Amino acid sequence: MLKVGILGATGMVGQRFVSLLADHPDFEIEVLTASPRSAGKKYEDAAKWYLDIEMPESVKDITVVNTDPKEVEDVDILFSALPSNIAAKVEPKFAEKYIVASNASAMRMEPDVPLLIPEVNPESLDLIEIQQEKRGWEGFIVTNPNCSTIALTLTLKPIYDLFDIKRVYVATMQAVSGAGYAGVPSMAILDNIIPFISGEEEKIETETLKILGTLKDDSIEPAKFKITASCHRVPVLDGHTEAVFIELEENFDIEDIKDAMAKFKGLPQKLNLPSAPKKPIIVLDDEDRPQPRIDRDNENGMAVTVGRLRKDNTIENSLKYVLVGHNTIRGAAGASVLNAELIKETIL
Ligand SMILES: NC(=O)C1=CN([C@@H]2O[C@H](COP(=O)(O)OP(=O)(O)OC[C@H]3O[C@@H](n4cnc5c(N)ncnc54)[C@H](OP(=O)(O)O)[C@@H]3O)[C@@H](O)[C@H]2O)C=CC1
Ligand SMILES: N[C@@H](CC(=O)OP(=O)(O)O)C(=O)O
Repeated sequence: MLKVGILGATGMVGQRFVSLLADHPDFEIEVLTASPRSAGKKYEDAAKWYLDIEMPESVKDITVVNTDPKEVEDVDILFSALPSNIAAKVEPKFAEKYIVASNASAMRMEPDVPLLIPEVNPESLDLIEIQQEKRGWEGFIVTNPNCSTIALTLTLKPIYDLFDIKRVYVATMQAVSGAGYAGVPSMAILDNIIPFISGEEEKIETETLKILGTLKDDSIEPAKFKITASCHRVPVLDGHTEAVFIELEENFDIEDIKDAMAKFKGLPQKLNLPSAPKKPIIVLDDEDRPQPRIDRDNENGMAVTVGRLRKDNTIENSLKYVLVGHNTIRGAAGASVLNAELIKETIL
């Protein structure tokens, strides 16, 4: 068993980490950190529990500490669910000594930091040695992508393996949990759609190309296709939906793409990692699926569900589909846990 801590354990993503790690076969929760508002309290008193599954008994009596390397010791891996501005300051300090598996956006686009989806770009872990050498750290930081980016890129990978992509257009319909508990007021979102999520479009447009890029010397050369995103907040609790439009460089058979998506597997499936979904991409034929309420929990929230996959006969060499991914599991805490499982299996 490896000893782990959760940074920002009282927040929405922190609670997902707690629930995924409490009964994990390889990881044991030792440390929970939060802001000075929560430090010194028992976890059950510090965290206003948001999830619809019970708070695990094993964490209730753990005393929350400040998110400060001086207050953390004797752990192997730290999972970070900190706000990005705090993560930018403290994650590098923790990485001097510890492995940090971060869900925050602060370090994702640093050239020497892996932006990892284990099924898509496990080779990005080669950056760790470069990172440690350059920064003089004993530990290191590995990040998972933005929630919308993870779901999109998982579905692009089997297509990109077969064909040259020319352009991707994506319109997202994102759940309110992505903005945190107090992120969107109920008066703003009920009976409504908000057509703006700060920074989200830029993250999708840059992170996707880094993930599908190529490791050259000591950094990643981004993939070369064009990608443009439009992001929208919708009154759904969990589960981001995305309408994806892809133009390829050549003609294709839609059945080949469907087959490649449905059969897609990566290293986590080969290694049988504890959180790996058996099928990372589930392809449905029903004309009215996927739907967030029905499909977000597929494979314990770790699979992306694709439907309405069809050729787009209005534009040459084009296809379109709709996907649903669980934003706080596959898109956040579950993604970091899978990253750490891969690190344990291949590096430690
Ligand atoms: N990839 C993805 O899809 C998603 C990513 N995220 C990202 O995950 C991170 C966490 O989001 P979320 O859980 O919604 O945020 P919350 O606001 O719910 O939680 C933030 C956590 O950080 C702690 N914290 C806040 N301020 C400080 C501080 N000054 N010093 C130390 N700790 C602090 C809070 O502690 P306290 O309770 O004491 O205030 C809490 O534990 C963010 O970076 C967010 O962008 C979020 C959702 C989805
Ligand atoms: N912006 C995402 C959640 C999020 O916090 O993303 P990121 O991890 O890239 O900051 C959403 O609103 O649904």
